[in-house]
Amino acid sequence: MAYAVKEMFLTLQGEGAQAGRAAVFCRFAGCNLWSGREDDRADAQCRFCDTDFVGMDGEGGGRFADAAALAVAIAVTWGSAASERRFVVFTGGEPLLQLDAALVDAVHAQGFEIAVETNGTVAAPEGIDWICMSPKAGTDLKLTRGHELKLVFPQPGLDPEALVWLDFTHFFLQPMDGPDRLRNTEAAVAYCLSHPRWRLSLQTHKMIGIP
Ligand SMILES: C[S@@+](CC[C@H](N)C(=O)[O-])C[C@H]1O[C@@H](n2cnc3c(N)ncnc32)[C@H](O)[C@@H]1O
Ligand SMILES: Nc1nc2[nH]cc(C(=O)O)c2c(=O)[nH]1
Ligand code: SF4
Ligand SMILES: [Mg+2]
Repeated sequence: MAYAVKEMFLTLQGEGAQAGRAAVFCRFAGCNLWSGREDDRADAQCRFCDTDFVGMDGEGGGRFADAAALAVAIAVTWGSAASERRFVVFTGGEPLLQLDAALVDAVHAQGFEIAVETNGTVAAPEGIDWICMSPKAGTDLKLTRGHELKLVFPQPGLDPEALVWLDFTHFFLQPMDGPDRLRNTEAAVAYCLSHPRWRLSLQTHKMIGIP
């Protein structure tokens, strides 16, 4: 199968339990909860997205003919300086629309640990090493287990307590970025103080100006 990639770059994971860790970010094009067009945002199932995932025109983006070709490009993006702790984060858009068993195997064969950032509405192939699910209000979850659940907060219609039955190791609240980011951050702090199962996830890459 071919893969449509918006962009690919080496950076530090900015969010959640793996924050601060070097990773290749492979951002797939396309999402099932929003077209990515601003004209459609108000009617989309997910309306607060902070990401451009349309097309294949970003740094390191393009169409990759098969899993081996994309896995090699990920290894080249990681570079030769460090062979240890190779780590790739598949994101998007919605990565589980494209990430399949063939790509999981090809990227493992290049020596990478694999993480995914998903909205949870699409089933995952076997073998992903780290699943970060970020549920969206009003959607049906296909994933009920993983490593971290990272809820963008607050989301009208999605109470964090409705999610704590899910089988995840870590539970994070990430303040919704946008015009109300400061107020949302205060609300997330207050929620974590009164509900200690939940930890605060900040988008640290935005603070320090890295991708
Ligand atoms: C752009 S999404 C791509 C992966 C997947 N579609 C998802 O939603 O999890 C990557 C992460 O950014 C989060 N995110 C998107 N827009 C955000 C915003 N305005 N503020 C804070 N986090 C946001 C998502 O919830 C998700 O955890
Ligand atoms: N540095 C950095 N960390 C991230 N963690 C999740 C991201 C995403 O857009 O999926 C992201 C991102 O875009 N950049
Ligand atoms: S599900 Fe993820 S990629 Fe899709 S619109 Fe929402 S935040 Fe953006
Ligand atoms: Mg991002």
